[in-house]
Amino acid sequence: MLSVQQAEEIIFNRVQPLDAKLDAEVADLLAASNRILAMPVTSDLDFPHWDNSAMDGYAVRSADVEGCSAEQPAVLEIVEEIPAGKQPQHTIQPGQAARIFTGAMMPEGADTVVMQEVTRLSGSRVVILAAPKPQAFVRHRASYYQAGTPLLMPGIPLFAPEIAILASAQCPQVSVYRHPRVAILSTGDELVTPDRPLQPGQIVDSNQYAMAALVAQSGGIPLLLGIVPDQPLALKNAIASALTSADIVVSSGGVSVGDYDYVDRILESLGAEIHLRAVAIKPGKPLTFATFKRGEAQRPVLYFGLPGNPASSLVTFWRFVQPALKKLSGLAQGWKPMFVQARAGQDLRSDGKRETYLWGQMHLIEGGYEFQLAGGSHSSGNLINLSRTNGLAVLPVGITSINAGEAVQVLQVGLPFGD
Ligand SMILES: Nc1nc2c(c(=O)[nH]1)N[C@H]1C(S)=C(S)[C@@H](COP(=O)(O)OP(=O)(O)OC[C@H]3O[C@@H](n4cnc5c(N)ncnc54)[C@H](O)[C@@H]3O)O[C@H]1N2
Ligand code: MOO
Ligand SMILES: [Mg+2]
Repeated sequence: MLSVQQAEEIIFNRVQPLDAKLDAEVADLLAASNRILAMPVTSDLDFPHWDNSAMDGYAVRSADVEGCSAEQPAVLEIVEEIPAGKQPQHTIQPGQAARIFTGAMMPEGADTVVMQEVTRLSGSRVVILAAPKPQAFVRHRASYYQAGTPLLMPGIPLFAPEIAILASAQCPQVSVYRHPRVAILSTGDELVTPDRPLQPGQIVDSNQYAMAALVAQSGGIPLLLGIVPDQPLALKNAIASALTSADIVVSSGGVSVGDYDYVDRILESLGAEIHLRAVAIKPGKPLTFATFKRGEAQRPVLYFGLPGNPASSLVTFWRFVQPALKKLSGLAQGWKPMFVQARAGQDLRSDGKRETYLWGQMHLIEGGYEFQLAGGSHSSGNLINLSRTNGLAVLPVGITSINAGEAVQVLQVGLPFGD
C-alpha cells in the first residue's frame, strides 16, 4: 500500500493548474475578492504619485531650520496653505514655508516637513522650535512603487490589500482564473436525500452536502449529481456525464472490496488511468485516484473516489482533494496542506499501521497551540463529533501513541486556528 507521502506526490504532480489564457475571466474589482489573479499587473503610475506630506505642519527648506531650537527658533514667512488635493502655487524660497496637511503635495523648493506640534504661529509667520531631520515626513514620489515595474504577480489570491492596490492602480476590472468545476456524486443503494423519511437500512446522503461545502470553501463550483445507486450502468452513466462538465470529479463510496463496490471497475471501463487504489491512511484507506485524458490541449479530468464513510471522505478531501483543487485553481503558493506543531492535550492513540488522523480543535494556550482531541468515537462512520474540527492530529506509521504534553503535527482544516 502506498504511503500518504507517496500518494500526495502522485496526486499533486498530476494536477495541471488552470491556464492563464484559456481559463481566465474578467471580474469587476468589487466582486474579485477571494479570486486568483490570472495576469501580471503593472501600473503606469508611481506610488506615491508625487512627493507629499506625511504630517500636518509646515513644508520648509531644511537649510532654513538646521540647528534651530526652542531657544533659537527659526522664523519663516508662510506664503501659502496647501490642503490635500490642491496643487501648490509657490516655489518656497529661503526664509519661506507653506502651511501643509497630511497627504498634500509638497511645494517646489521645500524638502522637509515640520510637524505642527513643534511650531508656534505668529501672525503670518511660523516659529520652528526644533530642527527636523532633512527630508523628514516627506513621502517621496515612487518610493513605494516605480511605474512600469511588476505590481502584482499572477497566482496570488485577491484579498483586501490586493483589491486596494488594484483600485489605486485604477484597475476597475481584473483578469482572474475561473472557478474550477467539481462534480460530486454519492454512490449507494442505502442513500436518500435529507427530506425523505428513512426506511429500514437507509441513511441520509450526508457526503453530498459535506463535499459541496468543502468544494465551495476551496474556491470551486460544486456540480451536484446526486445519489447514484450501486448499479454498474447507472454509475457508468453518472461518471461519464460528470466527465463532460467538470475539472474534478469526487465520488464517495463504492471503492472498497465489497460486492457492490463498482467504482474502480467503471473507471477502467471508461478508459481512466488509475494511479492509486489504496493509501496507508486512517481513516480513508480505500482511496482511488484516476485521471481521464481529454483532447491534446486539454488538461485531464481528475477523479477522486473517496471512501463512503463520512469521516473518511472528509479526511481524504482535506488531505488530498483540497490541495489538488487549490493547485488547479491557479494558486501559485499556499495550496499545499499546512501542518502546525502543537502540544497534545490528551493521549493520542493509533495501531501504528496506517498514518492516523485524529480530529479535534486547536487552542492557543500561553502562546502555543494545544490540540484538544474530539471526545467520543473516532470511528470513520461517526460524523457527529467532527463538529467544530479545525485540526487533524497526525500519528505517523509506526507510532502508536503520543502522550499528553508531547509535540504532535496537526493539519489545519476548516476554520483558521483561534483561541
Ligand atoms: N473486507 C473489507 N471491508 C472493508 C474494508 C476492507 O479493507 N476490507 N475497508 C473498510 C474501510 S477502511 C472503509 S473506509 C470502507 C470504505 O467503503 P466504500 O468506499 O466502499 O464505501 P461504501 O461501502 O459504499 O460505504 C461505506 C460506509 O459509508 C456510508 N456511506 C456511503 N456513502 C455515504 C454518503 N454519501 N453519506 C453518508 N454515508 C455514506 C455507507 O452507508 C457505509 O456505512 O470500507 C470498509 N470495508
Ligand atoms: O480507511 Mo476506513 O476510512 O478506516 O474506515
Ligand atoms: Mg463498500
